[in-house]
Amino acid sequence: MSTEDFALRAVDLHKAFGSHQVLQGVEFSLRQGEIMGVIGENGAGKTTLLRVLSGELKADRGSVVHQGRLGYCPQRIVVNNELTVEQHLRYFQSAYQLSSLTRADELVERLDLTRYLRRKAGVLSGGTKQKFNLVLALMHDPGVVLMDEPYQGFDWDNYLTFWSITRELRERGQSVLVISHIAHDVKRFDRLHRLRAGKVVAEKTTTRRIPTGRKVTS
Ligand SMILES: Nc1ncnc2c1ncn2[C@@H]1O[C@H](COP(=O)(O)OP(=O)(O)OP(=O)(O)O)[C@@H](O)[C@H]1O
Repeated sequence: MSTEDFALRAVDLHKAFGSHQVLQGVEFSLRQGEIMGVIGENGAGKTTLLRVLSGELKADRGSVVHQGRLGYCPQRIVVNNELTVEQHLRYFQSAYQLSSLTRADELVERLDLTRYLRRKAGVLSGGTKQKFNLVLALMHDPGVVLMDEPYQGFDWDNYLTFWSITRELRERGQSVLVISHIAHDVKRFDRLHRLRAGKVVAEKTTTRRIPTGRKVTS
């Protein structure tokens, strides 16, 4: 695979907490414009993997290479409970150095968050907070999006909206990595991998045709 073919590549990632070896040689590539799932049992190390991929946590060994900006949707949203949704958007606009909030506004509308703009983040329900988390991860149009259990707490309509937005990201050439403890709707992923015994292994082969007519297989 040439460097143009992948959006993110993990090479020989190792991470331990004390004597507990969590990642033990994780290797995989996320391709341009694909939706990849990584599943694994509770405690398998999925969140640790995502934290390492995002740069939040330093690996003991190995490297992560990615092209373009990263978007990171952590399992637990990090917000200031005293600031409103709107204030957070302005804060992130400045952090991401965005000239406008056009994409954020679009996502707020799609996820039906407009009525919460003036509410403090601390009073949002779990599902609403999760939707807000998604907006914060996507508002700067990242090339690679890392999501940790992104649809946890979503009702059915929001779950469908989540997948519709994710498919659109793929159409725009953005790459998405979703981690989850269970594989909901495996057909929605282009490829599915499992984190087991500290390594990422292919779980299931799926095939799809991408717009160029090129066939992508695992
Ligand atoms: N900061 C930390 N310090 C010590 N141990 C940790 C730390 N973070 C994670 N661990 C341990 O590493 C292992 C993997 O945890 P991790 O949260 O990555 O698993 P997970 O697959 O995301 O689990 P779940 O599906 O339950 O969310 C667990 O045994 C956990 O207790």
